[in-house]
Amino acid sequence: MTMVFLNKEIRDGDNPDLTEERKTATFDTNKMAEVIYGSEKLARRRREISQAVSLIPELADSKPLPFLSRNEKILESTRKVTALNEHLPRLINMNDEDEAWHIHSEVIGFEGNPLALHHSLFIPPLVIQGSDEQHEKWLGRAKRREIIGCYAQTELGHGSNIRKLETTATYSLSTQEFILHTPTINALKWWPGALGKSSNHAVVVASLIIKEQNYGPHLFMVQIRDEQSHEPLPGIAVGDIGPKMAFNGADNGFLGFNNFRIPRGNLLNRHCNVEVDGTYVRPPHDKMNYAGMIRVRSRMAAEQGTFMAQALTIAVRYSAVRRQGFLENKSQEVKVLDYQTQQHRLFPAIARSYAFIFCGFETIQKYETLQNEMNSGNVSLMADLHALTSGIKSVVTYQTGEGIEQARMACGGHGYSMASYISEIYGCAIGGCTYEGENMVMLLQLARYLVKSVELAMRGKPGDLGPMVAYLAYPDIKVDLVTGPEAYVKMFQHISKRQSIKATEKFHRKMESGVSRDEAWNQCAVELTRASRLHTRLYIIETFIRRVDSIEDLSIKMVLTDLMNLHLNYELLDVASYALEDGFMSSTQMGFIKNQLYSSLEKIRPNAVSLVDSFQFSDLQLRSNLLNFLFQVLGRRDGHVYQNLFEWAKSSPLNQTEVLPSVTQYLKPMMEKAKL
Ligand SMILES: CCCCCCCC/C=C\CCCCCCCCCCCCCC(=O)SCCNC(=O)CCNC(=O)[C@H](O)C(C)(C)COP(=O)(O)OP(=O)(O)OC[C@H]1O[C@@H](n2cnc3c(N)ncnc32)[C@H](O)[C@@H]1OP(=O)(O)O
Ligand SMILES: Cc1cc2nc3c(=O)[nH]c(=O)nc-3n(C[C@H](O)[C@H](O)[C@H](O)COP(=O)(O)OP(=O)(O)OC[C@H]3O[C@@H](n4cnc5c(N)ncnc54)[C@H](O)[C@@H]3O)c2cc1C
Repeated sequence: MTMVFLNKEIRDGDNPDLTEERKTATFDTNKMAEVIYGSEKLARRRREISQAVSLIPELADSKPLPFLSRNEKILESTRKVTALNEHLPRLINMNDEDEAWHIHSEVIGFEGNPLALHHSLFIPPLVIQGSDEQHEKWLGRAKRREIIGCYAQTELGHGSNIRKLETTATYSLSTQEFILHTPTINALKWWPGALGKSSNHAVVVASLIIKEQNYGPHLFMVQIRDEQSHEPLPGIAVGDIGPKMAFNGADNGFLGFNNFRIPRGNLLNRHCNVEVDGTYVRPPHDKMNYAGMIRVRSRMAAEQGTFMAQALTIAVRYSAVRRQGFLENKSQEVKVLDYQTQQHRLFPAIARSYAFIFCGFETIQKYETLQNEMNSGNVSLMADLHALTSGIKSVVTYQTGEGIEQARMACGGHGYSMASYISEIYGCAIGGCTYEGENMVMLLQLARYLVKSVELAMRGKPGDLGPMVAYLAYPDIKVDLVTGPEAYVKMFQHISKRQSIKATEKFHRKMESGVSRDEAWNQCAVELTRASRLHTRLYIIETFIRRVDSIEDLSIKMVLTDLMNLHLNYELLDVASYALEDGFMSSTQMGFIKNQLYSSLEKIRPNAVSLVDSFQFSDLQLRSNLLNFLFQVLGRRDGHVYQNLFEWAKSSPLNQTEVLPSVTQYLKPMMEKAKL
């Protein structure tokens, strides 16, 4: 029987400890889901899609994934994604990217699949950089999945510094073709997802050479495998790069060209071109060819916030059913979620998940505005969004890694088991610190922007500062934190501004002392990355406040205000030394922040389970129902952890036989020998 209490689903048969948690919530989880996912429609569609998927057996895992070999994982992810392909048009609106992401996450999980990059990195650059004619030629085929593609930019020797990519595309005037070539081993493309064994096309990034002049990285559509036999085309060497920390259901690959020819029309030429006679037509922005990377980075805050939310759903539910130790009542052990240390481990991370998702929606919208502007030839927004997304991708990936690792440790020993599945989520999320621009490199990109902005402010031109950095010119007026969120923002602005100015001044002093610009930059790099992190954290705080301000439902607004206050106090405490250093914050204020933080933990405690329930991850999505061969045991919605952990252990392939060959071949002879 199911009883609906404030629209929170209370089910008979669930672990009573979890049921009790769901009853204490002060808000409606369906309403919260609408806030998280931005609309009633999307939140509802997600539930409908999850429900529909759960009724199609072939979309479920056929075996517990952690027990599979790499080949089996790739076979399984490919089976599921192709089975899904058959059902997609019936289950989702094919033009709705959010629905598509949701259903793929339900069916595929975290381990990657041969079509993930097709949709996130092959089709988008084709859309952004391809002309109408090129869309006509490839886009429909790609969308129908007649061809499978990937994005091949990184090389064995270069990833961060794309200006130094060694793969060349030399224009041949006589044949009007580009000749793709890999001059050295270092120039092999290395890492692209789905390249190794699955793709038959790639968007390849290569240095464009015309009449011996290098025009830098450009994007080319390249067919790499025969469409019938799937064999590599002559002149192409391609394969898998081996097992990785995660994403082992995907085939990240290498790719080399031996003077491989493609037609002139394969340069993606919406914004730039090479004419028949070799004349180069410049794009409207120098870095136009990097626009696809801004797109991916703009989506990372929401994506990473979701990864962290998944790990936290597991850890918080488990913490509500795990009883160990005593507080006042010595007749019953307490839920570990009642320990302040456990709350301090998990609740700030819940707040960050919400913050990242809210911030993510804003950056996705900003990217959409940029894309529309770019289509009409206006590239003026590119620099700002490049700087912003460079910082956001770096901060959220790092903090998501921290949050997921805390979630794992919060589950004690069982967190270390693959039965928690948290290590797989961690491996998947933490890749984000590296892919789409290594974090330090991207923080230094934002730092360039901050230094230029500080220089403008110093030159007395605050009017030239964009809205994102206007605070760099604000006067320092002390604030009273008791007055609320705005005061926290002002305190953070002071901290961020001061660090940006300090780093810029240090950089200037180095140069004045005769050190070259590049060397001076390097000698200030740690301080510069600190400035970038602070600026980004301030931005995330501001988006959180904006989102909470916009909410009308009172019960939702109240609990989100608690979460936001926790976030404000946690973030400020974390960077307080910057403000204590110059006396902008007093030790009394520091004490106030700590007390506010502890009181926020107490306020959130009764809503903790419902705050993670509100993400509405299905058991399928979290891989947490052993009956369907799913296996993540700790975060099951029904909370029945222990009996399912035992089932999990019993299902281990090692337990399918009592005596293993390792014993008969090695241990037994050793023991026998010892007896002699
Ligand atoms: C039916 C639909 C189905 C949908 C199916 C969905 C499937 C979903 C399935 C499952 C869900 C599971 C979820 C799984 C999610 C995880 C997926 C994993 C995906 C992994 C993808 C990874 C992809 C990659 O990594 S691709 C490679 C990325 N590489 C990089 O990012 C390289 C980083 N380097 C650079 O970007 C550049 O080198 C640089 C920016 C660091 C430097 O470039 P440069 O040298 O050319 O420039 P300068 O430093 O000299 O700067 C000069 C100047 O330019 C400005 N600049 C630089 N970049 C930009 C820019 N992009 N835009 C604007 N301006 C830019 C810079 O600021 C400088 O300006 P100044 O004014 O200061 O001069
Ligand atoms: C899971 C995963 C999926 C990927 N998928 C794809 C894909 O689909 N397509 C694709 O093309 N690529 C892909 N990549 C590659 C990825 O984009 C690169 O690995 C990434 O851009 C980092 O570049 P790198 O490996 O050259 O690191 P490096 O630049 O060699 O970094 C090594 C160290 O050097 C430091 N460093 C480098 N330059 C600087 C600098 N200027 N200043 C200060 N420090 C510096 C870095 O901070 C880092 O600590 C993927 C990578 C991963 C992990």
